[in-house]
Amino acid sequence: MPGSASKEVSLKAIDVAVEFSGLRALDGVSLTLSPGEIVGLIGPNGSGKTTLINAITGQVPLAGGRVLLGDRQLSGLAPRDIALLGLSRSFQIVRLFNNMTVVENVEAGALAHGHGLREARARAEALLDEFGLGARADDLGGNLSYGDKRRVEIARALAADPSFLMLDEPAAGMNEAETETLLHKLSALPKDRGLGLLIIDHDMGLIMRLCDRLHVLAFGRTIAEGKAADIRNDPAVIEAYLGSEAAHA
Ligand SMILES: Nc1ncnc2c1ncn2[C@@H]1O[C@H](COP(=O)(O)OP(=O)(O)OP(=O)(O)O)[C@@H](O)[C@H]1O
Repeated sequence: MPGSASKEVSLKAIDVAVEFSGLRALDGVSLTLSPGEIVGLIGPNGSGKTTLINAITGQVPLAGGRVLLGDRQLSGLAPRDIALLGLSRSFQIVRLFNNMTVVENVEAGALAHGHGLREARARAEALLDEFGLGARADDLGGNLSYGDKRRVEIARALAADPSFLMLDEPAAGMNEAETETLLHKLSALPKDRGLGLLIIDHDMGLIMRLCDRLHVLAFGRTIAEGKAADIRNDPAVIEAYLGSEAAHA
């Protein structure tokens, strides 16, 4: 239903646990995302970042805890119903319809949210212009560069007019200039659209410049949260990253 998303309430993951075959991928993680803010979700590989987005958006079941939108319980709802309540996301591995045009891909986001055809097309075209992709509107999704596919995915997520947008490594595979353009685009979203943005990325330069707050995971648990400047010097965070680099050396 268009306009169902309320832009005043917060999204809260409370004490969330997720298990895969008895293995705890998340253990007691609590995170609040409010409209108008950008929160960075960081941590070494395998620390549970994508799993937390999956848990919030209903893609994986919770083994404990709950997710609330205002006072409405999201845990247990199907991903589609959670999306209809105003939560949009992008995926770490881009999921575009390769045989549909770029504008149709973005339109799909608006149609899925209940907008009529004409309104969906208008939204899609406006978003493509906004993301500098207007000239590619009639190209097939599969023919785009990797960076352009990522931007189309963000535009498609925005076509649903979400209250909360969760982006999983949006800058992965982008060059420096593309990342810089994306940074400016993303930093304007919360103010322009009143949405809360949760962003996972391994590009610490991007994360530090973009985010109001950071939430740091390691081995499925929260090890730090707070302002970027404080997190950067947090001994637990430094150790988690150095430890993971040593493990991958
Ligand atoms: N569907 C699944 N089935 C089994 N194990 C899974 C599944 N999804 C994630 N895991 C495991 O859960 C843990 C957390 O994975 P997750 O992908 O959330 O980490 P991440 O922090 O997003 O990592 P990366 O930075 O590498 O993307 C890892 O040990 C991973 O192997």
